[in-house]
Amino acid sequence: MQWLRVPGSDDDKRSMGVLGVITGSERYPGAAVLGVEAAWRTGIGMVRLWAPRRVQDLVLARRPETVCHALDEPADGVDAWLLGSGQDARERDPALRSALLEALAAGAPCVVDAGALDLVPGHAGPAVVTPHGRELERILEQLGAPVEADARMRAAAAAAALDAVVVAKGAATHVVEPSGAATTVEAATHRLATAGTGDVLAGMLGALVAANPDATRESERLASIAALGVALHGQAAAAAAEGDRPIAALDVAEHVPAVIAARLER
Ligand SMILES: NC(=O)C1=CN([C@@H]2O[C@H](COP(=O)(O)OP(=O)(O)OC[C@H]3O[C@@H](n4cnc5c(N)ncnc54)[C@H](OP(=O)(O)O)[C@@H]3O)[C@@H](O)[C@H]2O)[C@@H](O)CC1
Ligand SMILES: Nc1ncnc2c1ncn2[C@@H]1O[C@H](COP(=O)(O)OP(=O)(O)O)[C@@H](O)[C@H]1O
Repeated sequence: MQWLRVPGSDDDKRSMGVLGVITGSERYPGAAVLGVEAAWRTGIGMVRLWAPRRVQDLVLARRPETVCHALDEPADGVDAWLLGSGQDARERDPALRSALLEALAAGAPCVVDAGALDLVPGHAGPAVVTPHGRELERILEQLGAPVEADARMRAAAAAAALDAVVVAKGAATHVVEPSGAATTVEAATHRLATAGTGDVLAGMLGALVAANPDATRESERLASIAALGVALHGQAAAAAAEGDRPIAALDVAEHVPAVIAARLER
């Protein structure tokens, strides 16, 4: 299955992809836990987290295999970045701002969510941005672009202006390239409408991008990776919610490995 890497005898933790993560904050530490958990569950060689101490501690309690750094430690040695989940741009301190800007300017592919969306215009490498409806409106307002009535057209306007793949989230998620080419993924269950599932999606996308960094240089392939991540996320949620049971965001992450295994068997 394209984009789902399976390690072979020549692989090691670095060749399988290293994801750098700058997510979470004192206010929203859980978003970092959700994204890191989802990244590991999607199949990745290594996850490295740059975050305040409290965020590190909570992530390590859930996933001790994560390599943690203080926000002011040098940010390098990664294949891709996951930025912004669990952060609020209005409360961002200078250490966080400079870590995010450094990651965006480094040229590695970036998945940008929530509290880092306002910094996307500074990106140097390939970028996937993951706004929900209100965040997409805010991006267009910040860019001075008209806010179209149709969600897919809004996503296309943002993708063109930002030169990024836009994943416009909702019950139907539109994955749109800067050219305007779009794929729509209908969620496999509406049980996804619960807090933190977007943080899980961002972690999954980060892992898929870090495992396939060369492919991200072409928008069409980057969008294909993003659309796969959205589909897997929906399928994992449907598996977690089997029988229409209520789910929480971590349940989605926990069902990702089985969904990937089923895809690989096809
Ligand atoms: N456990 C954790 O750590 C969690 C951490 N999280 C982190 O919290 C941070 C803020 O997240 P957030 O954007 O959801 O902010 P929140 O203040 O609720 O709304 C701000 C504005 O947006 C709107 N709005 C919201 N959702 C919308 C939608 N789908 N579609 C359309 N509009 C929507 C809403 O409008 P309203 O619906 O209230 O009119 C309001 O005006 C972010 O960093 C995230 O990663 C969360 O992931 C939860 C779990
Ligand atoms: N009614 C719905 N049906 C299906 N999926 C939904 C629905 N509402 C939201 N989602 C999905 O749930 C996730 C919510 O992400 P987001 O709005 O960023 O929430 P959070 O910030 O709490 O993680 C997205 O993947 C979105 O596509």
